[in-house]
Amino acid sequence: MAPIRVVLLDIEGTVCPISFVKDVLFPYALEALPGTLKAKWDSPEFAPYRAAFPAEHAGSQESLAAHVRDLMSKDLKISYLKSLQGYLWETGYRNGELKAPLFLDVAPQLARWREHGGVKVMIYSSGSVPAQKLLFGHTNGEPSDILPWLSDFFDTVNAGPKQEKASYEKIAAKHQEYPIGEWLFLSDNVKEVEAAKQAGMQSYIVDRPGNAELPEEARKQHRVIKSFEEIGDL
Ligand SMILES: CSCCC(=O)C(=O)COP(=O)(O)O
Ligand SMILES: [Mg+2]
Repeated sequence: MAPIRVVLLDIEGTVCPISFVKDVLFPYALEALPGTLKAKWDSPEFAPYRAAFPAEHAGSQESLAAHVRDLMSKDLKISYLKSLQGYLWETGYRNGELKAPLFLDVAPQLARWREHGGVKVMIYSSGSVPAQKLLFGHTNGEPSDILPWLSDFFDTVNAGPKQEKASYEKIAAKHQEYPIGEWLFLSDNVKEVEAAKQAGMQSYIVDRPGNAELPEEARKQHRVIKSFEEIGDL
């Protein structure tokens, strides 16, 4: 195996619990939605979020809100929804109501990889890049803001769908100084891990408390870790 020089991280179910997204972030967004639509509907600031929605759902506040509720009830990872969610969470992160509960091994291991191994850490999540930056800028650790530790951010807009091999090729192509075999992608999602491996990255499944049970087949075919500490120094 080639040495690992870039660690590419998924977020939900990998660095923070799925319950933070489902039970904290989603309810916050749904609560903030009607007031935000009322206050910002015609504002230039809100225009790109509204314009990104399909026309049949963007005609009125009620129809956009109903569409958002429907998509979120199904946890659909559609780019225009993820982008709006980031916008809705911004106030909560900035006023201290939202803090991302990273698993305890995450920040110390990121610090070690960066300081001792010179390994680059990057993010690839279905959450929008602005939402990723809010999350890592407002964690419940010390320091709370670990954004300076992260070298780049990818989402379904700038990289593509997470279950497609081409998205991982595109990410690696942006940083050609690191051959694709020297990347390690960590995710809770088996199909994402398989796509990354097809592209030539190394990739492990991360099995965290609260994640869906892994099929036995996935355990046979992929390395499964419970904590970043299992990877150790790189
Ligand atoms: C960073 S935004 C919060 C998480 C989120 O909305 C999401 O869809 C995370 O999906 P992931 O690809 O990180 O599992
Ligand atoms: Mg995930």
